[in-house]
Amino acid sequence: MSVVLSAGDFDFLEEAPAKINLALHVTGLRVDGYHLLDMLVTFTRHCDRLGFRTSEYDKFSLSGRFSPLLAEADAGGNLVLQARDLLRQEAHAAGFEAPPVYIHLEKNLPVASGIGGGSADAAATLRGLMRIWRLALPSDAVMGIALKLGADVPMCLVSRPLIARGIGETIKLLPNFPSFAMVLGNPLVGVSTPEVFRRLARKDNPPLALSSQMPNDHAQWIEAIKRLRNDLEPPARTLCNEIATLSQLIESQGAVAARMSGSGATCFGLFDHLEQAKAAAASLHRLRPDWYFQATETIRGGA
Ligand SMILES: C[C@](O)(CO)[C@H](O)COP(=O)(O)OP(=O)(O)OC[C@H]1O[C@@H](n2ccc(N)nc2=O)[C@H](O)[C@@H]1O
Ligand SMILES: Nc1ncnc2c1ncn2[C@@H]1O[C@H](COP(=O)(O)OP(=O)(O)OP(=O)(O)O)[C@@H](O)[C@H]1O
Repeated sequence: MSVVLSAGDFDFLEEAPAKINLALHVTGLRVDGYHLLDMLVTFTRHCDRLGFRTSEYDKFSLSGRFSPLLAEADAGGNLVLQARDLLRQEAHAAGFEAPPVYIHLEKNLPVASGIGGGSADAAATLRGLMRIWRLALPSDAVMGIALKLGADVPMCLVSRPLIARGIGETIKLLPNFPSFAMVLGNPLVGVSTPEVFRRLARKDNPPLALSSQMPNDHAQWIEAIKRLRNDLEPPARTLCNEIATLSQLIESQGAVAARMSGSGATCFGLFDHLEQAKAAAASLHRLRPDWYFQATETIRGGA
């Protein structure tokens, strides 16, 4: 079913912003095989959107550019429904009702692309259902539910600039973090997150070197970001040749910095102004009409 998401049709709307790993340092390995990370993360205004409405029975529908990729897959595997089912289970255990609900997902973010679209949808589902079900769960309980759904879901629950450590569960907000004009690019080739981690040459790289002298304005943050890394970029490039070309193309449009996000293949470029990012996205689209390019701004830090 194709539904256009409009506010009047739903009780609540939630945005699911893309997660951008401005830097990702792999600093160690946990005993369970998960890698310890040090990440500088922000979120974009360009987002998936979700609508929530009370209903006689549970219902789910999809629209948006990338919805066909998910509609083909088993709907029960969708992170939105996994989040709904897990939250309902926890709500019942805490003595709350969690009645049937209709959820619509407008899927605007590319899938399996390193910008945590599925995690953002799961987090937005938790936020939306807590509103519609009027759930008053302690915030650490909600964070625990989020972490069960995926390493990126706690960060996406916050959706504000932050530093994350551990596997993403230790979060420090950056209230003064600036907004950046940004171009997102993706060659529309999915990259397997576990395979990228498997191909890492070293798992004990230096952490983010930020805490001693935290940058305090836009220009200082750009300089700091340029000095940081994404340790997953070299192994991802061995899996997906297009990442190197994509990164060069974004840089050639005048980006002040360009890097891969997460486990790839999405790369971002930072620009001084939104108009420059929009012009860059338009010319990148002319160069590679078969790839995905999107100009956007990132969300400013807030208390
Ligand atoms: C790379 C990041 O995108 C950075 O934000 C995330 O850490 C990945 O988060 P995610 O996609 O939610 O990943 P998960 O679904 O939790 O993990 C997928 C797989 O990636 C590997 N994995 C993931 C995260 C991590 N810190 N170490 C890992 O080794 C594991 O093999 C895991 O089974
Ligand atoms: N709502 C959803 N949106 C996107 N992917 C979903 C969703 N539900 C389930 N998935 C599945 O989850 C997997 C990861 O999707 P996602 O888009 O979150 O990856 P990602 O951007 O690489 O995430 P990360 O940056 O956390 O590694 C895909 O293989 C996809 O089939």
